[in-house]
Amino acid sequence: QNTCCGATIKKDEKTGEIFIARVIHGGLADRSGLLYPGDKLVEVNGEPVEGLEPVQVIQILIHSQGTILFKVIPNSPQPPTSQATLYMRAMVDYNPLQDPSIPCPDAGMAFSKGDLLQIVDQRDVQWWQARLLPNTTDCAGLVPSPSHFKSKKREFWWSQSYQAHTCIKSLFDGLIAVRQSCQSCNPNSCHSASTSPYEEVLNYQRNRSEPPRLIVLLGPSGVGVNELRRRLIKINPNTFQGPIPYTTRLPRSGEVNGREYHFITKELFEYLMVNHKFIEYGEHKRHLYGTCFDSIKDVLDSGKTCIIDIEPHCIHAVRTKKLKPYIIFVKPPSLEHMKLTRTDAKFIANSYFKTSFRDEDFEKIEEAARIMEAQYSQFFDCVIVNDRLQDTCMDLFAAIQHAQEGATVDTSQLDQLR
Ligand SMILES: Nc1ncnc2c1ncn2[C@@H]1O[C@H](COP(=O)(O)OP(=O)(O)OP(=O)(O)O)[C@@H](O)[C@H]1O
Repeated sequence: QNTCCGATIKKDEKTGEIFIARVIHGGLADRSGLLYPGDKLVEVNGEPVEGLEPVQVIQILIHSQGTILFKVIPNSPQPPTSQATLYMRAMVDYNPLQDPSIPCPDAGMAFSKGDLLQIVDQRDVQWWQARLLPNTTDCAGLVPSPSHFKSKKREFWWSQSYQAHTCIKSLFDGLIAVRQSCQSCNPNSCHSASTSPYEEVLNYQRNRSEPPRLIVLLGPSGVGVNELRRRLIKINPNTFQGPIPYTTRLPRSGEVNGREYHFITKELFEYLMVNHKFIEYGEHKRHLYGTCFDSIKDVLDSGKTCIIDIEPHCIHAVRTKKLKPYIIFVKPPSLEHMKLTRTDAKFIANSYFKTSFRDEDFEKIEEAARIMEAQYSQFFDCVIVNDRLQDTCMDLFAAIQHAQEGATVDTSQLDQLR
């Protein structure tokens, strides 16, 4: 197929006839209202096109000046054009120029993971038409339908040698200890992103009577996620709260059960573990620690905004319809800025000791952030660079307010496309 004036044309190989294959939404042909899929193209500017190749028809068009005259035999009756507009978030990168299966690369639309697409035409089972938000006035482009993606993926899978799953590890041992595992993968929320190229999203405006959305912070170890979470809660304790974690260790003096931690037995902890009650859990100095879904619910039910920080591989566990998480990626500034701003900062190394950052630690943070973004950016609703702490807190506060009050197009998933 080739494009001409916002439509793609194709040749019937048996008869040699040229047909309109599809009309691109918002393109010239669409706006004219005169061309429809299935119309037979007879002449272009007086020249008969039957028997020509589509590229030759395009050549006639390229060399035409002024008004272009098409003679067509309409395909009747016209299929109904009214269909609901869908909004999708891309879970993969796509470049039509690198896709040999696209019928017309010129009409294709490139997109990246995390982009929001307005799907304007799904009549073709293989190729949808979409616009890239927020530019809804732009001409639509062809994008592969989920079923086309799946069939391509199958081909790809057969032709590839096995590759082990890449896993991002916490850079600093201190954190591995308490967050080493996330086996709580909730059966209701286990993601299907690996099989679905898009995820349906809806315009979300929070009703005041609804509980606030869960705010999820994530970033490479050492970037400052804890510091930011702590500051937000300290500055606005009536608005923000963290979930109370569970632990099997004994309370220290001054600690109250249900305030700092829920102190529970190892047996109860293991019972909660096997029943998928934890978002994440792990062991630290031979004690178990974990964050329960129920603790989040308690905070949200009290009307406060619950802020948690998680390891990225636990994203799927919190992406539920109920929690409607707003996921904020905390990104490091440039190496130069990290060195400038972290002169007094300390991080936990080797599980026990707090130590100052060295240049190689900043490099590790930068590298871990790069890997995280490459692997998970499709789930980020917002990216905040943690440069100057004060400014980051303000940016974070503004982002959270925006999330709670309702975004124009909410990028939090509501249900996975299965
Ligand atoms: N923007 C910033 N400017 C200066 N110091 C910062 C900034 N952000 C964080 N810090 C400091 O960096 C250190 C590490 O921060 P923090 O403990 O919050 O990291 P983290 O991302 O939670 O890492 P981990 O998950 O390993 O605990 C702390 O001393 C914190 O005060």
